[in-house]
Amino acid sequence: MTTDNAAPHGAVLTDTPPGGERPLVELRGAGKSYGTVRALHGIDLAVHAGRVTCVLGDNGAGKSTLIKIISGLHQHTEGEFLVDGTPVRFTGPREALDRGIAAVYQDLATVPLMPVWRNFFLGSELTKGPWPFRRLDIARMKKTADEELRAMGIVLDDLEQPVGTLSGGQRQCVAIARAVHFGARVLILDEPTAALGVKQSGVVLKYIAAARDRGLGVIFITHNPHHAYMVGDHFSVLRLGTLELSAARSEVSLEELTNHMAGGAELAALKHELAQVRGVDVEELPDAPAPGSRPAPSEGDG
Ligand SMILES: Nc1ncnc2c1ncn2[C@@H]1O[C@H](COP(=O)(O)OP(=O)(O)OP(=O)(O)O)[C@@H](O)[C@H]1O
Repeated sequence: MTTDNAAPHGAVLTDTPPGGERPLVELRGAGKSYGTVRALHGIDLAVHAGRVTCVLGDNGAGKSTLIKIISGLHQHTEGEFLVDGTPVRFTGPREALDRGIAAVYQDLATVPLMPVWRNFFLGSELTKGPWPFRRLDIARMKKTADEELRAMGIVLDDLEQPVGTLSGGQRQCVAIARAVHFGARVLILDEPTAALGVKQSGVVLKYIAAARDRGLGVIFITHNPHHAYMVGDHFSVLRLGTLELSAARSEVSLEELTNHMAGGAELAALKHELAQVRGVDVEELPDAPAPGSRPAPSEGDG
């Protein structure tokens, strides 16, 4: 693999998709409750081909719930979820995959002792020969894996090496190339840089940009505003299950994005603490008064 750590964002970005094109995936006022727990509420999100939509948020903000809805693991309980402009309600990840929506999770489903090429085709092996003599088409799998990885700019020295010997960043890149090969149009990346050092994160960000440049709509889930800003076209910050910020790149600076994240984390932690002390649900707490606003008059005020 190249360890070239060049800036991942080579292309000049524009904020509005060309020709007002229809989003691949869209949420309109979508939400999800688990019993009485309202994990997500009133979310608007649009994912366009050839663009990276970053979803940021602290622990418990609702990021996992959001990607579970889009990847077909859970169903939304409010609002609308549309794919190619049509409302959908997936009953499982297979249905999402059939519509070209693929999720790459942090704990990648790979077999560490198997070679890279074998992992690339895991569960979708190529075979050859007539039944009952059908057997694995090893040569074609190796060649295809090599071509797909190269097309994404990923150069590994040896596809025979066990996937367990690759770095975390390299494994993420192989998973991205695999999803692209198997027809993903929308790629959901769940905190792909969370466990990585600076250099490996740079490599993964570079391949996120490569997936975008191949025309995929990428949903990049992250805690890290710096990583988001390196590749993002749009930023959605979640806080306690609601959309705290939704802004195109031209509308928000890295500093503002970082402040949103930092402020959000602090406020969320305080609210959780307060809710615990009072023994109430976080949503039952009143919003904090705006800075400089007058306190509400108490009884007896004259
Ligand atoms: N299966 C579930 N049953 C009940 N509550 C849930 C369930 N899954 C999530 N929640 C609640 O929904 C809220 C949002 O959780 P979610 O996991 O989506 O957040 P997150 O942003 O992904 O957090 P993290 O970064 O910690 O994974 C939390 O309050 C969580 O406790």
